[in-house]
Amino acid sequence: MDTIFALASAPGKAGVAVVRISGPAAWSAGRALAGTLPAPRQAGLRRLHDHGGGFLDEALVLAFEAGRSFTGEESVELHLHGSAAIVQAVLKELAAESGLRPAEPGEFTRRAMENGRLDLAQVEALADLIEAETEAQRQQALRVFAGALGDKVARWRADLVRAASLLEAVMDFADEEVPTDVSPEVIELIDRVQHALETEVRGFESAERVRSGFEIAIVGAPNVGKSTLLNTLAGRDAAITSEVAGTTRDVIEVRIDLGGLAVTILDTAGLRETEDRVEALGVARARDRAERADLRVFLSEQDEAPDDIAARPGDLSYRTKADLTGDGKGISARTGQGIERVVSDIRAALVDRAAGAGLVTRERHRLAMTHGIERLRAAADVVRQGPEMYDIGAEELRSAIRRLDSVIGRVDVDSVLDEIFSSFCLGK
Ligand SMILES: Nc1nc2c(c(=O)[nH]1)N(C=O)[C@@H](CNc1ccc(C(=O)N[C@@H](CCC(=O)O)C(=O)O)cc1)CN2
Ligand SMILES: Nc1nc2c(ncn2[C@@H]2O[C@H](COP(=O)(O)OP(=O)(O)OP(=O)(O)O)[C@@H](O)[C@H]2O)c(=O)[nH]1
Ligand SMILES: [Mg+2]
Repeated sequence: MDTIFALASAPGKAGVAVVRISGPAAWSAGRALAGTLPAPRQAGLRRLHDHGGGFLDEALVLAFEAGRSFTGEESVELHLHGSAAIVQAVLKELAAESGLRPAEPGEFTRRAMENGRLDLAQVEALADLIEAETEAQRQQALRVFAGALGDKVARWRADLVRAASLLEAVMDFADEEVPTDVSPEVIELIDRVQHALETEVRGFESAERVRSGFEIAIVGAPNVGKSTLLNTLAGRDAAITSEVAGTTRDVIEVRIDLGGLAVTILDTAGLRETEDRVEALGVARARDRAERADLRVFLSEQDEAPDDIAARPGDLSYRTKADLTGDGKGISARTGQGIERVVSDIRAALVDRAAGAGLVTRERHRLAMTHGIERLRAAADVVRQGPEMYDIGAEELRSAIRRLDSVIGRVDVDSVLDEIFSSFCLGK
């Protein structure tokens, strides 16, 4: 087994930079730089030197024993002064140690999983946790990271294993008198797991929205102030605004943290019939994106023709330029009137949808569970047909179990592993 090392903190200037070393040669590499290592899991201040005796940095050093570390391997952490030059010099020294090589992205986490410290769903959640930018994303990722999905899978699995073994017990008695009718209990176990899976799958849309962000389209006639509202919400000049109707042509996307939810606001071209070919393309694009968005915010000034984009339940609409019209209920990007209400209305509309989120945060999980549900339906169907079909029922149950196992990586999932780990940052 190679010993791997990498910068674990973000590259660039920082107060402190952490270099991680993991594998059988970690301690010897640590000693080569620090002279001696502190007692396991206790920080010790050390002067680091290169092979020629040159002074590299004064660092805090941590050593972890094999079996009691993040990766499960013997490891060392060097907490350096966060300068690019120090990090570079230390990494160069480590590369010269025999048995050491730079880690691939996600390789520390991969080793943690291979050593049974994390299941696959936790690995994905760790990736989400590192990506998390909003409070809702943090909480969602943390639930799965803490093992909540793995725990549920274990409970469903236990129910299904029991159902399958009841069927098998009957099959073993095939030539004798069957002791009791197991089918009511088997069906009940299957139903229970099936309903639980269906509930989880239903929460996927919400969880996926929390994870990748909700899309909100600002729509309305030209010149009503769509781009101005976008800029106000974004807190910067993301879109060009002008008194010329038809200023915005493309869809402009700005990602913001809206009260703890990740949101992409779309500013779109003003909707109107137009001879201008380029503007017409923009209007078509605006319609398309507005239809597909999670929420539409309709803006209007006074008496423009109504929008031809259908509003859906929960969509919002406001009168703009209230500073000109004196409309107490309208909004004004110029004076700020009503802008806080827009933010809280959007947030309220989305919080409802985010509330449905469960633990199924990835398409991979959804697919595995959907397939699992299909197998459970099939199993229940054949079990109802009588004991001569129990062997097929048990086989269906085993295949449902395999689907669930794939969520936490208990069965062979090599093909997805490379994809999952390559999306990690270096040092994780
Ligand atoms: N400096 C530092 N901070 C860090 C990490 C790290 O690796 N290094 N982490 C990494 O991402 C996270 C913490 N995660 C960790 C998880 C397990 C163990 C660990 O040593 N586990 C042993 C001992 C447990 C114990 O004594 O309670 C074990 O599970 O056997 C360490 C860090 C966040 N902060
Ligand atoms: N008085 C006042 N003027 C505003 C307000 N919001 C926007 N405007 C002005 O209205 C004009 C049009 O604003 P934009 O934000 O470019 O309008 P738009 O809806 O994006 O227009 P298109 O991109 O052409 O569809 C600009 O001159 C803005 O300065 C407001 O709240 N009050
Ligand atoms: Mg505009």
